[in-house]
Amino acid sequence: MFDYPPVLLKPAVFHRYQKKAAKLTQEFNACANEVAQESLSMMRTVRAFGTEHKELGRQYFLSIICSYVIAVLLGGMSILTGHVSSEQLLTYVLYCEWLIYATWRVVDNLSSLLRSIGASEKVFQSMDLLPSNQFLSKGKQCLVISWTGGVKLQRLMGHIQFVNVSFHYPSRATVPVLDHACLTVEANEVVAIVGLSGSGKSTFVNLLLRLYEPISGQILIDGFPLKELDIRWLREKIGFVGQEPHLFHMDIKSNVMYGCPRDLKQEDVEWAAKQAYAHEFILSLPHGYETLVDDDLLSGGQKQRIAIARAILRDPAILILDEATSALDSESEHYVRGVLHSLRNDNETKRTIIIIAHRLSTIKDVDRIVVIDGGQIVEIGNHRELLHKNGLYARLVKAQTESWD
Ligand SMILES: Nc1ncnc2c1ncn2[C@@H]1O[C@H](COP(=O)(O)OP(=O)(O)OP(=O)(O)O)[C@@H](O)[C@H]1O
Repeated sequence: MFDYPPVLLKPAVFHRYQKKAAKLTQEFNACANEVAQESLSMMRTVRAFGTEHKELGRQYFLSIICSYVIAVLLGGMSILTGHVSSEQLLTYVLYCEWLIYATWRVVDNLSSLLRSIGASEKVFQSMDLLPSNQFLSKGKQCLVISWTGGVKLQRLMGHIQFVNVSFHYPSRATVPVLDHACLTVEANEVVAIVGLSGSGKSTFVNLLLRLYEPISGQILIDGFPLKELDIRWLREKIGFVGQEPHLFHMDIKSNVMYGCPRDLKQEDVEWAAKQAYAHEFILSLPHGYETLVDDDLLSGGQKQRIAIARAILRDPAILILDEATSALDSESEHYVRGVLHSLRNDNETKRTIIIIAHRLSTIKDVDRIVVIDGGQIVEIGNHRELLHKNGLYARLVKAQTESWD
């Protein structure tokens, strides 16, 4: 803090202001933190659903409107004070529009150009192949090399492998988060990842969504290195419900349809909402599916169920629920267990599911439970096997059961 300036203020007054300043700084920091968390959650949703382009378009539209409003306000004041004529203001606004549009096109084309340069190596490789080789055959899979150079599989089965994966976050290079982690998840298997807070559970998901690259080791999807797959295509095949699902300021229907690449009808949206046990409460809202989502409209559990409906609607080969049940009340948790159960047992909707849950009661019935401690996998097995082993999982279950009693 500042030193006491003897001439300007009395000590008591100075200390009162000093305290106020400290309090204001604290409040500002808390507010900035909240905004940062919210933006992070939104960015994660946008990246996981591959809708960066659409969001950029919306921001572009917003910035044009803002600049019009500012130009008209300032220009109007200048006309009133006689600094400019109305013709000059009109010309200025038209030039501004032209300039913003031209800048946007340049930036947009530049980013496409940079992406193309990055991908050109693989494009040239694929140009060297004979036409029939561009549909490579590996095992029973048929591959297509997309224009960005990434590989698209004909069908994603949902087999996941982490081979000796080590990782630390770029901002904390000295703190290892995953240490030579090895894990295989079979196609259509339901696997839960559990562990103490900060043990590295969400990091597995971040790496699987390719939000970060491993420092060493490899992640394979259906036997193909993750970094060789077309990431946009892959994210379309992965349904993701994050810790704090982000809902956009638009109606419920658009929120459920968000990022879904195929054409959808109202029946499809309702089907997904029913699967996620969200249909009933949506109908009870003032305008049903057309109700606009704002901050106070929905509880944490209701937001989760809309996010689950959004994920199910994409019919993903891999469904990731990151602590999807942590914000749910017991009743909603019961519904989500029902969703998991039906997705798992219905041959039509079977898929690989990875669930990270703090409430261990939710994941009792999954095929396998992976226990992580300090970035290392310390136990793998089903609920009964792990209880019998009497290790970390058994201790976590015991601690939770005691706290529920
Ligand atoms: N973006 C980030 N930058 C730097 N460090 C991070 C970041 N995200 C997580 N960490 C750190 O990495 C470690 C593992 O975090 P992770 O979120 O994977 O744990 P977790 O088991 O999912 O925790 P929780 O159950 O509390 O969500 C923690 O020490 C955490 O502080």
